[in-house]
Amino acid sequence: MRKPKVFIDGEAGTTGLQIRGRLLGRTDLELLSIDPAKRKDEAERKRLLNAADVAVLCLHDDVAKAAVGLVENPGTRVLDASSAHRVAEGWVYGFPELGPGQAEQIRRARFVSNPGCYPTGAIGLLRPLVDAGLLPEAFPASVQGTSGYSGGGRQLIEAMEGRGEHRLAGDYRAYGLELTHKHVPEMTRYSRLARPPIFTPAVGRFAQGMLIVIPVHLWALPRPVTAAELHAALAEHYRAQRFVTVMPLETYGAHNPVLDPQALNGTNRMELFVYANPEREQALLIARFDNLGKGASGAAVQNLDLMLGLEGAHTYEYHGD
Ligand SMILES: NC(=O)C1=CN([C@@H]2O[C@H](COP(=O)(O)OP(=O)(O)OC[C@H]3O[C@@H](n4cnc5c(N)ncnc54)[C@H](OP(=O)(O)O)[C@@H]3O)[C@@H](O)[C@H]2O)C=CC1
Ligand SMILES: CC(=O)N[C@@H](CCC(=O)OP(=O)(O)O)C(=O)O
Repeated sequence: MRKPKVFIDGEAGTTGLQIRGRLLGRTDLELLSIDPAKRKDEAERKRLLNAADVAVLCLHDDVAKAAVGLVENPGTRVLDASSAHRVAEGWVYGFPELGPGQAEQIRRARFVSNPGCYPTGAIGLLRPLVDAGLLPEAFPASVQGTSGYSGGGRQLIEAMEGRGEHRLAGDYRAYGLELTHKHVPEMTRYSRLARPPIFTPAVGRFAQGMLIVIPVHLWALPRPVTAAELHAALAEHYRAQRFVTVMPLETYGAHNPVLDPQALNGTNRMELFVYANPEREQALLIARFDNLGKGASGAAVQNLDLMLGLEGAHTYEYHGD
C-alpha cells in the first residue's frame, strides 16, 4: 500500500525538529526531507510542498502564509503550526478535543491550523464550561500563562542559553502587557467568549513546560455555581479523551499543592486542575502541559494522524531525534 508523504517545511526549527523527532521510526508514512543546504530555497520547498499528501508548516506567520501560496497540487493538504490561519476562513481549528465533531472535521479538512500553546490550555479549560452554561459567554476571563522559553523559538532559545553579552538578563519576564498578544483572537473565538480575555503571558528560564491559570470569582457569576460543578463538567467533557486528564478536585485546606510546569515535558498530555476555596467562593482553573508537546508538536502529529487516518496507538511522545 502507498504510504502517505509528509513534508515538514521548517523542519530545522524548534517545532519542526520536535515533529520530526516524533515521526522518526514511523513506518506508516514517508517523511520527505529537504536538503539542509536548500531549506530556504523557494523552488525546492515548492517542489516538496506539492509532492506531499500533508505539508506541515513550522514557519513564522509571514513565511507560512507565503508557503500556502506555493501549494498548487489540489491533493496536498496543509497543517499550519503558525498563528497565521487560526481564525481564518476555510481553516479547521486543530484541537480535536474542542467538542463533538471536531476530530471528524480535522479528518476531512484540507487546511488545518494547529492551536497556539497558550490557547490550548485556555480553550481547554473555558470552552466546556461555557458550553455547559456554567460560565456565561460574557464571562470576563483573565488568562495567566507561564511558558518555558522554547515557546519563543530559536531566537529566544539562543537569547536564554547564550553567553556573555548575548545572554538575556533575568530569569523571568512578564510580557504581552500591551494586551494585544496574537493568541487572544483564537482564545476568544474557540472559548466562545463574547469579549477577549485579559491575557498575561510570562516566560521563565526553563526550556519547556507551561501552566495556564484562570481565576473564577464564583460569587460574581450570574447564577450560583460551585467549583465541584465546574470540575464535574470538565471531567464529563474529557471522559473519553486520551490526552487530556481532569485531575481530582482540590479543596482549600486539604494540603498545600504546588504545580511544576515541566512535569509533562516530552508528552502530548494535558492535565486540568480545579482548585477551590468554598468559604471565599473562589476557584482556580489550571492547565499543565508541554508547550512543545500538546502545545505544538505533539498536537501537530495528533492532527496529522487524524488527517491521514493513521490514529491508533501512537502516544506522540518525544524521544529525541
Ligand atoms: N515554539 C513553540 O512552542 C511554538 C511555536 N509555534 C509556531 O510554530 C512556528 C515555528 O516556530 P518555531 O519552530 O518556534 O520557530 P523557529 O524560529 O525555531 O523555527 C522556524 C524555522 O523556520 C526557518 N525559516 C525561516 N525562514 C524560512 C524560509 N523562508 N523558508 C524555510 N524556512 C525558513 C527558520 O530558519 P532560521 O532559524 O535559519 O531563520 C527556522 O528553522 C511559528 O509560527 C510559531 O509561532 C506554535 C506553537 C508553539
Ligand atoms: C514564550 C513565547 O514567546 N511564546 C510565544 C508563543 C508560542 C506559540 O504558541 O507560538 P504561536 O504563536 O505560533 O502559537 C509568544 O508569546 O509569542
